[in-house]
Amino acid sequence: MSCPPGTPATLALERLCWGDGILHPVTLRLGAGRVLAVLGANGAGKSTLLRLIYRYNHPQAGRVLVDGDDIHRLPARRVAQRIAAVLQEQPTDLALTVAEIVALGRAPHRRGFAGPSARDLHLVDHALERLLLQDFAHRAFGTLSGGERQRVMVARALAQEPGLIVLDEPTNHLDIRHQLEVLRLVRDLGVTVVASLHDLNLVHGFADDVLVLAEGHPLAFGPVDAVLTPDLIARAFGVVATRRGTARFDFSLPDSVQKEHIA
Ligand SMILES: Nc1ncnc2c1ncn2[C@@H]1O[C@H](COP(=O)(O)OP(=O)(O)OP(=O)(O)O)[C@@H](O)[C@H]1O
Repeated sequence: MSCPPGTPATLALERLCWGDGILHPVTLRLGAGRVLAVLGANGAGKSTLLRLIYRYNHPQAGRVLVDGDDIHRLPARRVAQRIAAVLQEQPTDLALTVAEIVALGRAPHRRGFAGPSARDLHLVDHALERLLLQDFAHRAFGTLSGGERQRVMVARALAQEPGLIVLDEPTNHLDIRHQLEVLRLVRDLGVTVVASLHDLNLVHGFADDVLVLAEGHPLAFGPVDAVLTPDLIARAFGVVATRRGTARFDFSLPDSVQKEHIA
């Protein structure tokens, strides 16, 4: 795990399980730079799986290998240098500014009690800029809207320079424009990504691969088009899926998106 910061990581899950039948063994391999969407109905086990990958929970059995190393046997700091997590719920009572939250992403890379380096400051500014948050830099985090807070947490993950970024429902709270923006940004980072998503229509154009869970069991894993069939969707979600309905819209960003229009 001694790769330069930001180098895309490989991920392997080996018969990974948790809880008393909450997550049944999951085995998969994800190449460096691949984007994986984790799908499934409410309670299917998506967040449970992600918590094991970003080392919040310890597996009941099985292993999570990042760059070939079992992350549950490594020091937390080394793992934090390679894996960033963007979670569904963010605390709103933090008495920190947006810039201070984003700067927390640099903590795993700092030595001892040293203050931020010029590079740390540059990376924080860069992350604020990428998420169009410059105007919010000195605002208290708790005063932001849900969508603005979500973008701050993505900026913090970006400043962390991870090789693997894990996102639990990253489009939660975001309007359609910001959903597309955040997914495109995450995809364009060039690192390995694991993200749980609820909107199946957002998977195309974002993910390379999907893992579908149902009641804690892995139903299917593989490239998006091969896996996301109407039959599979019916089994995972209990709905009838048709490829196109008359009431369906396809959304994409205009070619000429100007950054100043996004914030
Ligand atoms: N610590 C825990 N103790 C007991 N049960 C748990 C625990 N954590 C999760 N569960 C249960 O495991 C199941 C899977 O939960 P999980 O949060 O992983 O689902 P999810 O797919 O992320 O759901 P959602 O889409 O609703 O967020 C649920 O039935 C949940 O109640």
